Amino acid sequence: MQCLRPLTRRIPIHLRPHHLRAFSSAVDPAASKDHQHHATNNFVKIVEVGPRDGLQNEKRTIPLTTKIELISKLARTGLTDIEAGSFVAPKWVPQMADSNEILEYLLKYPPTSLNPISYSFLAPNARGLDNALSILRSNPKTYQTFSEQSSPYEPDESGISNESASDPNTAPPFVEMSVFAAATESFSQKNLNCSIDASLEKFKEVIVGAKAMGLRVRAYISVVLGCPFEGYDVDPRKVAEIACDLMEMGADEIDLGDTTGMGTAPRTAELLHAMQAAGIRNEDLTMHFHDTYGQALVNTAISLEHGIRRFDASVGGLGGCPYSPGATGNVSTEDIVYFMESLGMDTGLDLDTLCDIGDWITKEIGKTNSSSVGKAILGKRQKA
Ligand SMILES: CC(C)(COP(=O)([O-])OP(=O)([O-])OC[C@H]1O[C@@H](n2cnc3c(N)ncnc32)[C@H](O)[C@@H]1OP(=O)([O-])[O-])[C@@H](O)C(=O)NCCC(=O)NCCSC(=O)C[C@@](C)(O)CC(=O)[O-]
Repeated sequence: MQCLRPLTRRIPIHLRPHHLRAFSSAVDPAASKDHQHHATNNFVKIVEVGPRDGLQNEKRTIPLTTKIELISKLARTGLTDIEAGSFVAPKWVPQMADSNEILEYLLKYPPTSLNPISYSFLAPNARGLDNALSILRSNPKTYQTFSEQSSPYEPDESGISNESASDPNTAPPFVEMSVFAAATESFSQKNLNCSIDASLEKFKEVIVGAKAMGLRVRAYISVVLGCPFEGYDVDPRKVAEIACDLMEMGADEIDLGDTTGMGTAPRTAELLHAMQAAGIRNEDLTMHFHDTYGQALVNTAISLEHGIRRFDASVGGLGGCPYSPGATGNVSTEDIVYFMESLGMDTGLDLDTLCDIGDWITKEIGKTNSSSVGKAILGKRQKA
């Protein structure tokens, strides 16, 4: 299949690393947000997806107060990006039916945080986006958009931004929207009730509408390394083709989802090479590994080696996808932070507090804590 067309946002090859930082900040506001704390290339951004991906599949209704408490606790760990909910059809994913109340709460009472936080919400179609936008419109000046992002977030000539100029405790949060395509037709039908092409048409409306409001857009592609219905053989060139489509629609970031955890090291490397060959920059990619087969950290290492610096994770290893039978949670935030620290990488996150949160939320919703690091640190503390 011939799909790999050049992207308009390629990096000129004569640019050197310090130019690249300035370049990526100029085209990607989130990149400059990262530089508020870390201008080094050993910084790894962890996006916490526990409140959405982690909870969406829970059968027992989780009280709104618990969800808000989870987000508020996470906001105090150094995280800059938290996926907070999902504007999807409640009859499909009932657990996310209170996402409107979550967004409204976050705007009216932004949790105390160490950094300005960007809260993201899924929207599968214009209806989902409209629901989110109507809340934003009813609460003007309670959130920042990336297009109006002010100078404190912009790095200076050295690539380091002026941290003292902004007080994160008083800065309104950012809001982002996420769309979620699938790499196989079967998964698209199960998850979105339509073909890949039809889903892309709907996502275009979401992306264009969100960008018109100045919102940043993440674009997931699910089942990139294995589909519960079509097996391991997912074509990486098809993934790259969908990624190009989404970027050309205006998505700011492509989030590659190993929904089933079927990914292996060689196939992760093959996928990333296909993305590179399609002209998609590492800076535009996030990896989203589920740990069903215990390969999430192996695949994370492969991605790091390839140059990826942004990963999704969920505290306590919460999660699973309603349309991926048997899939377990995301790689846990505690495990990935410990792993990064062991490699000398910097996440800016407070591992001890994350362990407490993983312990608390798993008890709260009656689940086993599936973070190995969380359990080890809590056990060690108890012994001491
Ligand atoms: C896409 C649809 C809506 C199509 O669903 P549909 O049934 O084909 O759509 P429809 O347009 O015929 O609408 C059906 C009903 O839903 C309503 N509706 C329609 N849209 C909305 C909306 N936005 N918000 C609220 N309500 C909505 C609509 O009004 C109607 O209501 P009714 O007339 O029956 O009362 C549906 O399939 C859906 O919501 N799917 C959600 C799937 C989902 O959330 N999956 C989990 C997230 S993806 C994931 O977890 C993977 C990821 C991202 O984490 C990465 C990875 O691990 O790979």
